[in-house]
Amino acid sequence: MKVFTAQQIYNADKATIERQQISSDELMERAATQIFNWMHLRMQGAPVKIHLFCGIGNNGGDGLALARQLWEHGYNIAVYVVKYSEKRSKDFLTNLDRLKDRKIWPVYLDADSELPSIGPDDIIVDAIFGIGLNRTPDDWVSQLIQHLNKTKAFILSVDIPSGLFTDSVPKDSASVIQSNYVLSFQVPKLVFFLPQTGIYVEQWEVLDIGLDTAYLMETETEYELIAKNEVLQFYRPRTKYSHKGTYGHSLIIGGSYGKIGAVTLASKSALKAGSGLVTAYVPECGYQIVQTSVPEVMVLTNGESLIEAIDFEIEPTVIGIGIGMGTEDKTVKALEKFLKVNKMPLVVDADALNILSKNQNLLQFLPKESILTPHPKELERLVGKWKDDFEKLKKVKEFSEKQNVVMVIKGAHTITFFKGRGYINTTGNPGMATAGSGDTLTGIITGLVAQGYPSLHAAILGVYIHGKSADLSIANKGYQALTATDIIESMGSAFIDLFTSPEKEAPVEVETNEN
Ligand SMILES: NC(=O)C1=CN([C@@H]2O[C@H](COP(=O)(O)OP(=O)(O)OC[C@H]3O[C@@H](n4cnc5c(N)ncnc54)[C@H](OP(=O)(O)O)[C@@H]3O)[C@@H](O)[C@H]2O)[C@@H](O)CC1
Ligand SMILES: [K+]
Repeated sequence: MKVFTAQQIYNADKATIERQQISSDELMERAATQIFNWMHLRMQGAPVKIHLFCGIGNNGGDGLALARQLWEHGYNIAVYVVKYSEKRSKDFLTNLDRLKDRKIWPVYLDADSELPSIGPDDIIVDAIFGIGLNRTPDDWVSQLIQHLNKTKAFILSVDIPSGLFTDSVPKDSASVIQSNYVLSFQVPKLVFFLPQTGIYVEQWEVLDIGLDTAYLMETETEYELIAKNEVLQFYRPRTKYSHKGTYGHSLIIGGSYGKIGAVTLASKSALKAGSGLVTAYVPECGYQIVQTSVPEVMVLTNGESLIEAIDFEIEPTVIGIGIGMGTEDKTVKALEKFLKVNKMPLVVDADALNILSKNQNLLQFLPKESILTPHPKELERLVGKWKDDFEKLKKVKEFSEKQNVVMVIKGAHTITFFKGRGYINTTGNPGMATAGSGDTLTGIITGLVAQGYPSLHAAILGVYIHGKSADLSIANKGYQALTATDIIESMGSAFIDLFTSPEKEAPVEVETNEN
């Protein structure tokens, strides 16, 4: 699913009005009707008090049109107009008149108004600001927002939590609605998925308001949301007359004394992702460990307790490198020498990333379209500090384009970057913030490249399967007890799930963790 910018949404709005020959008021009515249907289906006429807080623009207009529909169906409503500006949008005014025609009199709120009282079991509809927010709300509006956040009432936001910008991080976190549920028109917004802004969105769902399909299909977006339908488009089925050679040979290089487990996890993951053959390249202290714990994996060794040289005679299809490898001088030199001669595609993680960060002259030796999988600290070492999530995205994008590599930015919503586009993952959960989770991902991606997936597809599918495996595991493990081994064990179910259960239209829960 594409993620549009606010400007693109306004353009879609315009294209829809022109091509479908409808008025903007009709489009607003469609939007309000979708929200009404959503609420009515769940509430079935329940006499719960619904407080609708409406701004003076089109987001507020949506709120007023919704209020009218709720009223017409006998719901118990209270309407407030938050007068944060002297301007009024045309469609807001039309809908205000329609309320007055029905003798529904909103309460007008300004800087001098008392804060309305709201019961713990009431519902708040948040239609104060939409995607038109372009500056921090005034103090009194911010106080109103804080007041609403403090109530125990369920907050349903129209389109986007009020106070949340579409393209920047809020300067004042107190002036953003902490939404329980966001009903977003047609497309989700990028800010739902970033650590600093996703925290305002507990759950979200997209409502189809029939925006012009041609515009939506033709318009290129910088970001795309990755769910089952997206990964199925490039999934490569196995063929009957294939053999293990068809599915490539993954070489996993890493490990040091006390950190052989990382290689074990990655090797096993590569195997479970479908790699035909897997070889682990570890220091001698890891020989028996890997051989015993994953009998399917072959082992090559170098050095006693750490890797001192990277030199082998096999011909792998792809190399996953860096996990548990350490950053001792001898290993740094080994990596440097190896990078200067290597031509194989690489999946670079952990200590290999740390070594690259300290020796940025080595970046030039990364084969093009290599995949880098940094966690936030490793990323910071690689691209430098950022002031907020948006600057982080910009830096990653520039880095990925300059080095011609695929960047996998791990987080609650892992984002994969390549050639100027970001692919936002939707699987995974906070249980994944556990030791070895990253090693597992490196193994999965390596195993997919081995099978012939292009780098970008291997990264996107790998991240999806990694998260899906964890999602399937938590049913009987819970968040706390989930381990990397559980993730690996559920990989089979995650692949099967691609084909057994159709993609749900259900809401996607947005969680925040950095693993
Ligand atoms: N295509 C779609 O998806 C459809 C979208 N629809 C709905 O329209 C919504 C967007 O509506 P919108 O453009 O009228 O903007 P909205 O957010 O209501 O703000 C109103 C105005 O407030 C102002 N302003 C900004 N910040 C401010 C501040 N801090 N303090 C004070 N004032 C501030 C600013 O005006 P300014 O003062 O800058 O001139 C702004 O224009 C969208 O979210 C969705 O709900 C549907 O109706 C149908 C189809
Ligand atoms: K809103």
